[in-house]
Amino acid sequence: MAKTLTTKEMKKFDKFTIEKIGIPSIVLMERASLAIRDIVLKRHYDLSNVVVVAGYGNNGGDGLAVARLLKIERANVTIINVGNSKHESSERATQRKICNYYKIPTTDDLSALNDATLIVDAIFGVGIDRPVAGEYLEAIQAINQTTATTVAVDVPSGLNSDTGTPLNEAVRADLTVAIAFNKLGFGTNPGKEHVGEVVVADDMGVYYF
Ligand SMILES: NC(=O)C1=CN([C@@H]2O[C@H](COP(=O)(O)OP(=O)(O)OC[C@H]3O[C@@H](n4cnc5c(N)ncnc54)[C@H](O)[C@@H]3O)[C@@H](O)[C@H]2O)[C@@H](O)CC1
Ligand SMILES: [K+]
Repeated sequence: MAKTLTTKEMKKFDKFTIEKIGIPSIVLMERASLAIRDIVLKRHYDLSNVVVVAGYGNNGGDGLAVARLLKIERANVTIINVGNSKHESSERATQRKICNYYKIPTTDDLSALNDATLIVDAIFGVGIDRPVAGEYLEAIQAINQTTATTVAVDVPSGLNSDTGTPLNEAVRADLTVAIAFNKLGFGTNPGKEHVGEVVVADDMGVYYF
């Protein structure tokens, strides 16, 4: 059975895996994204209009890698960027360059969500540390207003993964693919209402301490 961790433990674990074991962050990102792709394909979701909503951290990097992997599977994919590009993580920048090569359309217009058949929520993962506001809040609200199936990458954006409490507002996902470990807050109320079904992608080639 998958282990359940707090955010602090998760961050410590990621640091250990990257710095001590030496598995590069971008490799972990690829493995996480391959796992998400496989889960999405297995579910036979309608991939005629996949919209990946991506922040500028590594959760967004996961989202961009999923966008590319689904595009390779001949899905129609659009990326909506949310946030400040000046804060882009280096792994996310790598994924952006690859997505450009694959000519995946990119926008910051939330109306691209209107006809989505599947939404991949990759705005925030375990890095969220304060209440959501402004364009982040608008994006989360826009996702929740659609009827499209929503798959959250690692954590429904806006959710405190330790307590399961929304930091102002959080995505209500149909499926959450928790990366490497389950999160403590996913079993709480109201956490359960936000995560939907939880699948743990734990075949990450990482070390269990
Ligand atoms: N190498 C790694 O560490 C791995 C990370 N992974 C992914 O990376 C995620 C964590 O990535 P990050 O640590 O980059 O963090 P996130 O991508 O969750 O968040 C990005 C940044 O947003 C900022 N932020 C926090 N709350 C905010 C708010 N309310 N409004 C505006 N900005 C806010 C913070 O500076 C935070 O670092 C995981 O959830 C997972 O999806 C996976 O790719 C596996 C490997
Ligand atoms: K997310």
